[in-house]
Amino acid sequence: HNRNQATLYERLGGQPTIDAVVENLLYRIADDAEVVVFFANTNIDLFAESLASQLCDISDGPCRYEGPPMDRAHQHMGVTNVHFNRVVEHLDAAMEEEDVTLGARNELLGRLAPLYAEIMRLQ
Ligand code: HEM
Repeated sequence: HNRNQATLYERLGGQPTIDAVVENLLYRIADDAEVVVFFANTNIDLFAESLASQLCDISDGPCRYEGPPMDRAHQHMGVTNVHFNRVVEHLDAAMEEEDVTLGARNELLGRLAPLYAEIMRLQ
């Protein structure tokens, strides 16, 4: 079979790796005082489930993200580009620690980058 036809979801390692990455990311967020404050009133289990389904969906996996659009999900939080970059850095570090390849990491981050404008829209 042709490796070039593997979906990003497959190259990430499928759902087990995505779930491990989300879990890893949660610990990094919990350890980051500037970011964790945003999650003070968040149900972390629901957030983790929702983010995992979004990462599965956006990487062409067998899931459909059914949560709110990114602008509504983050509205009036006071998120800045600094916070955005921090979360992206944590996500990249989480993927690296879960042994996601550099190519798959960069491709996922590239697919998330356009969400920046949406997340900032209602700040
Ligand atoms: C690439 C960047 C990001 C992605 C892909 C992303 C994705 C998501 C997703 C999928 C949800 C769940 C929505 C739901 O089901 O209700 C969510 C919620 C949330 N995000 Fe983000 N997010 C990003 C950046 C950020 C940043 C930079 C912050 C703040 C530092 C942040 C803070 C939050 C908080 C606090 C919630 C929970 C809101 C609630 O409790 O309802 N996110 N995000």
